Parts: sequence; structure tokens; C-alpha cells
Amino acid sequence: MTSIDVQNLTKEYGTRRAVDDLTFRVPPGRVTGFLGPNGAGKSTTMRLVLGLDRPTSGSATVGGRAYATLPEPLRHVGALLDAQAAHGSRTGRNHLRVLAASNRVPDRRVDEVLEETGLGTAGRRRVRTYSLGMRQRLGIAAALLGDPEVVMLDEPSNGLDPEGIVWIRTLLRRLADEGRTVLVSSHLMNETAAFADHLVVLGRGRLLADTPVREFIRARVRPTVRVRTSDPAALGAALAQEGHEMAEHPDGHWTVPDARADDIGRLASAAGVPLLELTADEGTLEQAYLDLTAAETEFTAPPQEA
Ligand SMILES: Nc1ncnc2c1ncn2[C@@H]1O[C@H](COP(=O)(O)OP(=O)(O)OP(=O)(O)O)[C@@H](O)[C@H]1O
Repeated sequence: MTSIDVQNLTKEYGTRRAVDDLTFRVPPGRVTGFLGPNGAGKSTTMRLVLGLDRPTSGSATVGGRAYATLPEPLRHVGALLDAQAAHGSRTGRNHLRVLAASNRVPDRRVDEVLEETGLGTAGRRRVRTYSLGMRQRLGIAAALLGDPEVVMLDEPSNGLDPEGIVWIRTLLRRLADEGRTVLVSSHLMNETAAFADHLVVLGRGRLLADTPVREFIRARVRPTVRVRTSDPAALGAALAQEGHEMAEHPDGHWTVPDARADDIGRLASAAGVPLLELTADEGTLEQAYLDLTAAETEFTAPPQEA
């Protein structure tokens, strides 16, 4: 069982604290979404896990060991940090072969990961001819090369078309189901909600939340029921008796805050009010995230300027 463990991790660049006393664990077997506004410290944290930068204090380990001490690290940790990192003059396949050779990864893995990432034929073309989405796929291919237990991807959906986005979602799910540890940063809330089981949320280098996606949303967004009826007055009266309020919207639908669809449906039925639509709105990750980051802006001191 290989976890990523971040323990009291702090990174300062001059007087700017990019990562501030951060502690969290990313366990295997689930997809952990890594969220936070621009500059929150996500990439810095990933760089520290990969030993590409030294922490000012604290530690970041993989399976209890610092990345730098792992023999043939690609076999343990696969990462995509910067999809532009590959040499433009090499073919995708050669780029992967060089990486494979330096980590004693068998050559056959190169063709396997090219196939797996949909680059089978493009592998023989020079990287400079690749689209942003193809570079992204090549970066993911490199991350998977060593069949690692830990996969860390920074904004993997960048540049991918809708089919690519569905593909990455399926890939992340499979990697987690195989028992791997999967940490994925993203700016896209709907996308993160679609692939992540769990969230680690940063704000100004600090941990704001470390919680399952469902709980994250449930704790911050009041569930609402959306209804349409041919008799709003009768429905309003029936709901008011049970302490519910209805709000009207310009397109003719109504919302009932803090309510469950089952209850509203039952009340309407008991009152003999016809319903034309009844939908539960449990809230989105975006709503919950904006609520959290708004609270964070309100309750924390202004950031230190470098
Ligand atoms: N090499 C560096 N030198 C100086 N400051 C840096 C360096 N790397 C990152 N920073 C600063 O650290 C903070 C965190 O940046 P980081 O890139 O980790 O955030 P992020 O959450 O990944 O943001 P984004 O979502 O925009 O990628 C920012 O204020 C950034 O300007």
C-alpha cells in the first residue's frame, strides 16, 4: 500500500509562502482531486513530492520514502506536471524510449502506453507536430510508463477534446480501481466532480478541506427542489403548512430551498396538486467550492506580498 504523505510541509520563495504547514495523506484505491485557486500551491506541492524542489520545512513522502531515495522512481511514481516538457524534435515514441531506458522499464511498455493513450500511430511523429491534447496524452503516457503505484497529474484534462475528457475520466477510475494512488489537480469543477472520490482543497498554501466529494458538497450547499405545477397557489399553500417556502423563477419554475424531492412530491400528492416537474438539486461541486473559497477570503488575513 503506497500513500503520498505530506507532513507539515512548508515552502517559501523569498518572503512568499507558497505552501504553508500543509498536512494530508493521499491513500491508494481512490481518485483524489486537488483543488485550489490559481497560486494556491498545488503545483508546488506536487513538485515537492517529486523532489524537484526542497521544502523549507516538513516532508513529502511516497510510501514512506522521499522521492529522491526511490530506486528507478518511474516504477513507483508516474507524474504529469508540464505537458510541454517533451523535446519537440523527438518522436513521441523516442521520448518514451529514452525515459524507459533510464528507468530500466522494458521497451514493450512504450508501445503499450502509446496504445493506451490513443497515440498508437502518432507515436512515430515528432512531438513538435502534436496538438496540445496530444502532448497531454504523451505526458500521461510517460506517467504510466513504469506501471507505477502512484500517479500524480497536474491538470491532465488541459487541451483534451470531449472524447479525451471522457477517456481520462475512465482512465483515472481504472487506475484507482487497480488499487493505485491517484492525485489529480484541476481547475474544472464539473470535471473534478465527475472523476474524484475525495478532495484536498488548498487556499494560499494552506489546507482548506480534506474530505469526500459528496460530504464536501453536502456540508456547503443546501439541497433545493425544483418544481413546475399548473397550480402554484395550491402548492404554495400545501407547502407552507409544512413550513416550506417557494420562490418563483422567470421561466415559470419554482424552487423550494432546504427540501427533499420525496417530501415535496408526497405533500403535493396529498394536496391533489398536479406536478409537471419535480427535480432534486443536490448542489454542485462548483457551488460548494465557491462557498468555501468565499469564506476563506472573508476570514483570513490578506496574503503576504513578496
Ligand atoms: N519557483 C518559484 N519562485 C517563486 N515563486 C514561486 C515559484 N513557484 C511558485 N511560486 C509561487 O508560489 C505560489 C504557489 O504557486 P503554485 O504554482 O504552486 O500554485 P498552483 O496552485 O499550482 O496554481 P495554478 O492553479 O495557477 O497552477 C504562487 O504565489 C507562485 O507565484
